[in-house]
Amino acid sequence: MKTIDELLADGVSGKRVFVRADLNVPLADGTITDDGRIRAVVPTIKALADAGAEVVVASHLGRPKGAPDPAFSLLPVAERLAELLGTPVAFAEDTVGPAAHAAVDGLEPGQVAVVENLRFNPGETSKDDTERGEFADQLAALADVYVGDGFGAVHRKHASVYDLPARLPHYAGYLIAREVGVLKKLTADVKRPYVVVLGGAKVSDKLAVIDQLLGKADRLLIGGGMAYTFLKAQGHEVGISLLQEDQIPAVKEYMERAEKNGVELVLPVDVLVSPEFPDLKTKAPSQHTVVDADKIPADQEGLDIGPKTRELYASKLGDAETVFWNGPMGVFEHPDYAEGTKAVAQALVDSDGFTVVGGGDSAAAVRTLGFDENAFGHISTGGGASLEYLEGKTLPGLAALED
Ligand SMILES: Nc1ncnc2c1ncn2[C@@H]1O[C@H](COP(=O)(O)OP(=O)(O)OP(=O)(O)O)[C@@H](O)[C@H]1O
Ligand SMILES: O=C(O)[C@H](O)COP(=O)(O)O
Repeated sequence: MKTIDELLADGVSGKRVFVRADLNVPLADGTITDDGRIRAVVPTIKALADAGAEVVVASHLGRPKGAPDPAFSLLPVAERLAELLGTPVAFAEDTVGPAAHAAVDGLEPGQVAVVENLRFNPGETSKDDTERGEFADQLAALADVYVGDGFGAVHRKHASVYDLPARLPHYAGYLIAREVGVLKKLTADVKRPYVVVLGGAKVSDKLAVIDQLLGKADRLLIGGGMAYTFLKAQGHEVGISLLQEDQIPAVKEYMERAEKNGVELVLPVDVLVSPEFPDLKTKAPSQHTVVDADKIPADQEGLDIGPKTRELYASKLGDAETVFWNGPMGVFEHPDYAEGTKAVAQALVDSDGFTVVGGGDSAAAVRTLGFDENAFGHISTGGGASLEYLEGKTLPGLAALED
């Protein structure tokens, strides 16, 4: 994999460089609540701009359905990037086509433009190679060189991640190089006990990862939206909690295999439940109760792990030599449901082992809940991406950067 240092050594002055970043940041009402993923790619953008490149930055944001949706515009991200760079950043109201060309054609060496959300175009995420390829051709027309630095999206076989680098000379940016360098340590000689904590809301994506982790980790702690499919597979009522019904047979098999392989699979023993999802905008107090995990009322939703589980998980993390954590334990964006995530973060801070936190929201949670980033071994910008890397999978966005 060629890195950006080689590109800089060859000279980029006057060249137009397409940087595929992962600027998928959490937003509340159009305001960025955590800019970690933007800050993470600044060194790459700055190095290119300082060397005289015309820098075109592209990313997805959220999961719009292949058409423009103002709720997912990258404009606030472009504005924040300009603040972080301390220079103006042009913004193209389209990802490709005349508006994008007008913005990038107006760039002088050392200047930066952000193009609109890649996922406003159906070609970006299409499963059809031809449709993706056609969109990649349009993206390729915007630049001379490609720099991949969107680590959080390298597990996606999307046009800007996988097809575009095949069409341009391509290099890995600083963030990808750093992420891969750290995560490699968790695939080779990992120090044991190796504990993996999984939570969050992207349940269908991440359940599959457990299959592989059962052969690698010594202990798996399950929380967040992920937990309810396990509780249901054990035959418990989960009310209106997040549930991946079609995965129940797979989850049953994971539980059997964990027992056979001597992997400790730990589930919540109590949870916080509420009849309705809390208001994340006003953060108004939300009616909730603590119930045992096998007594979730049929009309209520599990939104955080309970106090007994917080203690249990902290004790299961106490002797860990290596910890990987992806996915908040509850709806941490609301103060009533942040305690589980705080408890796990605190256990990692207290740990003497090597601790890695991965994921857009997980990293944001640690920062917004007031933890010091330096108290963790590594905070990865990738959630799904780092999990799939740890599985040992070939990731499309990394494979595409190889020669
Ligand atoms: N019990 C729950 N019910 C519903 N949502 C939950 C629950 N627990 C956590 N969440 C939500 O999960 C979201 C984060 O999940 P997600 O899987 O996206 O993690 P992540 O760290 O961002 O990883 P990635 O980078 O792969 O997206 C948060 O917005 C949080 O509110
Ligand atoms: O947040 C993430 O994990 C990445 O930005 C990828 O987003 P996605 O899961 O919507 O593809």
